[in-house]
Amino acid sequence: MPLLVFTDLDGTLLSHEDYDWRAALPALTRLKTIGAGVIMASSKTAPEIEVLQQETGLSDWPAIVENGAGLLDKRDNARAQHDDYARLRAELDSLPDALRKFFRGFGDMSVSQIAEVTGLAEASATLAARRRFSEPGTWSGATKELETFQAHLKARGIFAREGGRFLTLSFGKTKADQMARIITRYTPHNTVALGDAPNDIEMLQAADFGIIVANPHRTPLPLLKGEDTGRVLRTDRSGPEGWNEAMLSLLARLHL
Ligand SMILES: O=C(O)[C@@H](COP(=O)(O)O)O[C@H]1O[C@H](CO)[C@@H](O)[C@H](O)[C@H]1O
Repeated sequence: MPLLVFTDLDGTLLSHEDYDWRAALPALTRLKTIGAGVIMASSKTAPEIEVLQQETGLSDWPAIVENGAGLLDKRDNARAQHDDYARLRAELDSLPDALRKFFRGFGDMSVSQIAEVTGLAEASATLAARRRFSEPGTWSGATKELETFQAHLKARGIFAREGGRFLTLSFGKTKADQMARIITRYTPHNTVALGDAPNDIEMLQAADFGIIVANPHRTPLPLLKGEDTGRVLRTDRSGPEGWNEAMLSLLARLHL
């Protein structure tokens, strides 16, 4: 295995506006030709990612789901993974109302409301609602209250991570934790990670090469370790256009 690519989805491989990935097709095709693997790593659910894997022809690979709290892996019995969602929701509901009221999770919304806040079609929103390990949502309070909310969550073993659009709560694992397990299995010669949001930072730092995909809809990521040496790069263009350009030029640089 020459190369294993770990990629975030929303705002990275998928356009922030319309969730389209087709601008990345030339680079995806090239990766297939050289025998490289592409692992999707997102806060999306396994049923959502399965659909995207089929569309992009990446169904043979495992995927990191629900922000690293779960793994989609045909070789593994996914049912063996312990579901945390009911416990997560119960802990959330045990918070003081003065804080709880500011967080509106997918579990507090109907499918139509999820479609409305995400811009997904209803069928896709139904799959986004099928959660097993994590709860994304919106925060409508001030930053100071958010810090108190996070401290209360932390005392319950829950971490809040910011993705392309939402704040996602889960019991701790990151995308990079699952990435390490997958690397051990495939022993690639090189690894690349691509992402646009804070929940991608560990992955961008753990890979041999990190690509920060520009996302004009959110605050840019802080300067990461390795940006000064060229190990971590930033794209000019956003979403799949940036993905495609940066991946093709990295492959040329690696003579692949
Ligand atoms: O957390 C988020 O901002 C997004 C995207 O997460 P990633 O950037 O792909 O890790 O994920 C949530 O919203 C998506 C729709 O915008 C849903 O498809 C996901 O299920 C949900 O976790």
